[in-house]
Amino acid sequence: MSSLTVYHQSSPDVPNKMLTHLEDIASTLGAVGVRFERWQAAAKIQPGASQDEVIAAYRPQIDQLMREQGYVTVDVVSLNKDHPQKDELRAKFLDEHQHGEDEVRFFVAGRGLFSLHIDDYVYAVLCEKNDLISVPAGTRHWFDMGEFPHFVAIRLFNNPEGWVANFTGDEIASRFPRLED
Ligand SMILES: CSCCC(=O)/C(O)=C/O
Ligand SMILES: [Fe+2]
Ligand code: NI
Repeated sequence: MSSLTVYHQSSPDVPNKMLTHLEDIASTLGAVGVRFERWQAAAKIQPGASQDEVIAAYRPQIDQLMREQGYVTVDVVSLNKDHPQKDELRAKFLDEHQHGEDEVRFFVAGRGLFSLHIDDYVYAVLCEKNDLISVPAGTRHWFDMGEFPHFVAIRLFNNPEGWVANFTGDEIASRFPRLED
């Protein structure tokens, strides 16, 4: 079940609120400029599936997002627990960073935990299959796929160079809960 847990940045052990209803999650995130929607990921895709297979299965949804929002490139992160570089890939996203463009992710299988550091709060968003999240450019955040990753996310970019992360150097992420396996 997708969820949103909100913490004050100084209290990683004591959440201020935890939400599981889509409308509550979407409105709380919407109030801080983050788009969160439930789409239909109807095609059966297994974590570990190839990029070409995922893009072909979700071409209509990808085209809709590209048309509506002007995204120019797309790629896929598709991982399962047997991936030989799973630890390195997990580590790549675990520290707080920002991007110069919106972070748009459509989960078509499995799950992952985005933590967004906005003003004095941390919004921990457990994204699952069917969830579309768009985090505005410049938002401080990190992402945990867990020790045993199991997800497929389609990533859309408005920068032709694709994914560029600027790490903030803040160790805040190490104080907050990680994805529970
Ligand atoms: C959910 S896709 C992999 C994570 C990612 O692309 C990112 O930028 C995390 O912050
Ligand atoms: Fe990111
Ligand atoms: Ni699964």
